[in-house]
Amino acid sequence: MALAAARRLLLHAGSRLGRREAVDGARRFANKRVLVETEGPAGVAVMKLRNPPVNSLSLECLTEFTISLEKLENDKSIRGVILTSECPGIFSAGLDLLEMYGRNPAHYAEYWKNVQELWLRLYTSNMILVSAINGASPAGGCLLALCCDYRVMADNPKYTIGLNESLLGIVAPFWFKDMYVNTIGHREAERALQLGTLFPPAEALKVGVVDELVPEDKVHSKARSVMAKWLAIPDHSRQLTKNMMRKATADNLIKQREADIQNFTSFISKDSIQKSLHMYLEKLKQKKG
Ligand SMILES: CCCCC/C=C/C(=O)SCCNC(=O)CCNC(=O)[C@H](O)C(C)(C)COP(=O)(O)OP(=O)(O)OC[C@H]1O[C@@H](n2cnc3c(N)ncnc32)[C@H](O)[C@@H]1OP(=O)(O)O
Repeated sequence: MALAAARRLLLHAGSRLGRREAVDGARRFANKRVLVETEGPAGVAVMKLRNPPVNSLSLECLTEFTISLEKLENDKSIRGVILTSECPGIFSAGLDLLEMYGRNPAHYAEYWKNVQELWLRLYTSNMILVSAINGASPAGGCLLALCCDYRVMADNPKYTIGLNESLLGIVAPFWFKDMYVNTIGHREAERALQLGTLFPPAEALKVGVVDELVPEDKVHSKARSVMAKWLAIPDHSRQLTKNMMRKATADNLIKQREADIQNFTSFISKDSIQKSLHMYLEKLKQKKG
């Protein structure tokens, strides 16, 4: 409840709580964890995640992300968004494990509602979304990219992308799965989901998780040139087509949002699942030492 009120405040207060500047026709607004830069004439915004160290999607980050998208949707001069990261070597580490570990059921429910909200907004956006994947992109990070209309990835074998939930002892929800199937087909999705495959760039391209690989320093310029191509299509026909392709998948969640929140909450609250997350977090720590 408190978060919803904060969200309304942020959205409407805009320039008071966020930072807004106008320099040479370029505008920017920034929340703490999301920076948005727009270039007036081109109608394109660049949205940069900046939640160091790994752009994990904490509740605050999700909220700021959703608000930023909502603002862009409401700005009729914006037709396309390039989604990328300001954290070196990381696109997004996905959902924040600390939001799903050691908390109470009310927190899990609130968190999941916000994950759903961001996904629905991204997946059904009327804007053209191009992701410039400039780093690792596991699980929820991959989810963000999959929501986009086109994915450009840095051709750096150190970076991997995929829905790796099963490696954590958790299960990607049906709407993650639906979008994966829509993108790479049933057989590839079935295998990749069970194995929790994190694809290096060349394999990601081969199965269709991403659309194009470019040298790391070309990711942004390529995303811009892809965007220019998509902008050449009339909005109304592109939007109706996108809606036709994605509506059934989005509706599948919309009609069972509450049940999905309850499923998530009871699943993630299980002792066995909390134990798996604990072990995974420990593994991440040990990797350092
Ligand atoms: C029914 C349930 C369904 C739920 C669906 C779930 C979806 C998800 O998205 S679950 C999250 C899945 N994410 C991952 O598996 C990624 C885990 N992280 C990594 O593999 C790596 O951190 C990396 C490749 C993203 C980056 O590696 P590196 O640059 O070497 O950074 P570190 O591993 O040292 O991490 C730094 C710091 O950040 C913490 N951290 C990493 N990922 C997460 C995360 N997703 N949530 C929260 N915190 C994360 C990591 O533990 C380190 O913390 P400190 O040790 O305190 O510095």
